[in-house]
Amino acid sequence: MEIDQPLKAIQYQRGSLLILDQLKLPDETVYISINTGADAWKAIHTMSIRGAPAIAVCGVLSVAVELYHSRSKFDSISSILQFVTDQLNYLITARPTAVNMTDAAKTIIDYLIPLNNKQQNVTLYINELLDFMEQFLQRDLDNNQSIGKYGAEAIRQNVKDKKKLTVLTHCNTGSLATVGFGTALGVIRQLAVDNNLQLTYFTETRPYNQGSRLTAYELVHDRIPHTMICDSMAGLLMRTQTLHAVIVGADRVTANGDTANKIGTYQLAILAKYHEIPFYVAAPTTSIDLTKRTGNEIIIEQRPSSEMTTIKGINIAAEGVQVWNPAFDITPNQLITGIITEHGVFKPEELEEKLISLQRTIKSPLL
Ligand SMILES: CSC[C@@H](O)[C@@H](O)C(=O)COP(=O)(O)O
Repeated sequence: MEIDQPLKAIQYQRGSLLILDQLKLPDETVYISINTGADAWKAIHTMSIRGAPAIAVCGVLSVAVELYHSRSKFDSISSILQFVTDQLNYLITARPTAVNMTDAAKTIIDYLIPLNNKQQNVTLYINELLDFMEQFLQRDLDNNQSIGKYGAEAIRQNVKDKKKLTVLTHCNTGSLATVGFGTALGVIRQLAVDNNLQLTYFTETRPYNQGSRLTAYELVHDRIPHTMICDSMAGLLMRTQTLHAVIVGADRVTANGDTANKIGTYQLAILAKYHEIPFYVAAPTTSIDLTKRTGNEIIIEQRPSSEMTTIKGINIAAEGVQVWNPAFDITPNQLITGIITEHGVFKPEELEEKLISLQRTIKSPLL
């Protein structure tokens, strides 16, 4: 099948950044203008933009836009370095679990520091920096398309004599969570493009309904065959239907392959193990954090109780009820069949070694 006009969560040209307000979807299509790092911080924190890769790209481009509009105020290279470093470090604090913004900040700061010695002209320095930050857009799209190809191939290889596959996914990992195409949903999109997709089941993803609000919107928009389930139906689904794979995204993968992803991922992984269904994590290497050994070191973001007790401002729980609302959980590596990256599909136990060897061989600052 062919997919026409893809959804765009981020629209950028030099000096202008617009993000699709995901809090208004699926009812309204409204783009918000992001002019400063502070605007992006708020949009990320309130989840007008969400999904680990989209958060990072929005954060980086917000700094680019602010830098572009205030370019005449900088009179030294060190003041630019200070501004960019402060903004990036501030943006990291908007949401703690996804690592991609931290990774982006490190990549930019590592690029900036040696540039200081090479480029002394403030205008040229700003231009070089803007060029570099703008590459994050294309890189994310390229990564997702590679993830899609590697992932689709890995899943097909696992299923002998089956042309049409049925899969399950969780949360939203598609065009809305990235610059385009998506990670786990990108793999599913690729299976659809290759005419290998029978059906994708997806969870509504309680409590904040990224499945029913966003994945549903994408799948309907792209005419990808789908059926939505409540999160609590996954067990019965796996027991009674043939599923060839579960594919989810990641907010942070640690050195041992443990994976933080949307709350509910862990229970899907346990169910998949019990029912002998391959369980894949699809994530760009920007979601891999080799500074953390295991998932126990990951900070799990707690979200406001209103995201659980209300829907569109309407109370769905008894007034005064106490709730626990962690946004993510950790899936231990032994439940994961493979981690699909833009460089190939790795077993959790080989991830660290593979990544270190890639870092040695690929010299580009945007690995
Ligand atoms: C490609 S998106 C990967 C993850 O960020 C995704 O699976 C997820 O958990 C999103 O959570 P969210 O809280 O909506 O930002």
